[in-house]
Amino acid sequence: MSGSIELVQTTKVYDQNPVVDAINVKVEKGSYCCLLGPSGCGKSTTLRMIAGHETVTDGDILLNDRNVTRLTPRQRGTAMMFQDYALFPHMNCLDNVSYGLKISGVSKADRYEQANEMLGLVNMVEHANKFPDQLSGGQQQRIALARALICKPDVVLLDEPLSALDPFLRIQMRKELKQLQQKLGLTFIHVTHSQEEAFALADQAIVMSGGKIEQVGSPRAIFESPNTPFVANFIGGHNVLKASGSLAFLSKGSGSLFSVRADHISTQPRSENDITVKADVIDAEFQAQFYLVECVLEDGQSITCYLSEDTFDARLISSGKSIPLYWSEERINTFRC
Ligand SMILES: Nc1ncnc2c1ncn2[C@@H]1O[C@H](COP(=O)(O)OP(=O)(O)OP(=O)(O)O)[C@@H](O)[C@H]1O
Repeated sequence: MSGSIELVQTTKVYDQNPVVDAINVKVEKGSYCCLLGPSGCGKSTTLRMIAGHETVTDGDILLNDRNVTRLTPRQRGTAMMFQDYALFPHMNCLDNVSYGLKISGVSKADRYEQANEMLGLVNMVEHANKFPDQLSGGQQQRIALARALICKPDVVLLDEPLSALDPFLRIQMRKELKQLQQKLGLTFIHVTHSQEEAFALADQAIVMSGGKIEQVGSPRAIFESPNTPFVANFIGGHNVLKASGSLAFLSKGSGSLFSVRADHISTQPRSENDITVKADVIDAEFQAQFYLVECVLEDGQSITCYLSEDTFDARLISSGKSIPLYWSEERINTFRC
């Protein structure tokens, strides 16, 4: 396995505006890494700098401990798969996939042999002679992936690869991406604004905001312990609360914030030491496996909890109703930054 990536103080400035601001992070070889964050946070710029499609204003990019900052995309050992797949419309699948070898001067027989092998890898052999407009979105994505893999990169860079697919296909294709990455043992760096997608795929997730890294870790570690109020809000399923009003006793200084997961809040105490607050129900949404219940605390703060169908029915939850909410103090997440 190869393909470790290290960003060292990596910076991109556009019009005096640092859109990627001196970030430092290491991606282990053979891992599936997701760059996650809201629109405009700098994730695509970061990916493009790794690919060599964007110059680096300051700092370095190391690939397998080799400084590649000033190398061209083809010299780096990375391959990029674009959001719209960027397939050549006038070429059939075989020619699309073998294109990278053609421009490297590989003979027709050799490049077709390797392209057929790649088509086999993505289960597209029988579509070799079709043109992109004869393929479904998922099939186009497989061809784009085969085309990215043909030059045997160490690192595969994917910019929102699933965003053009419908929700059902998106889930199927993300499984295929993960299986392929595991089978090949390559490093994948996948840009997404979807927390669900990143959590389903990533060994390592990097959460970005405003050109900076907010948190790096496994999806589970990030979900269990978000570093900042931004991360807690962005990944969802967390309440960011101020230690004020009936929660003032939890304050660790002025403006003290903490988070508690919506699925860790219940309407029944689990122990006599549980924190308890009075809440008024504002709204409830049926979410199939649970009800998402939005409430407001006495001091006006919003709080959301996930209640089971049974609890929802037993408590006769409805808008305007006052209910007690409980959670264990151990469930409180204190922000590190
Ligand atoms: N070529 C450019 N010139 C000037 N500003 C740019 C350029 N490319 C990107 N930006 C700005 O840099 C910031 C980061 O853009 P980037 O595309 O990296 O964000 P992103 O997180 O990938 O967003 P999205 O999910 O919308 O693609 C944005 O504010 C964007 O407007």
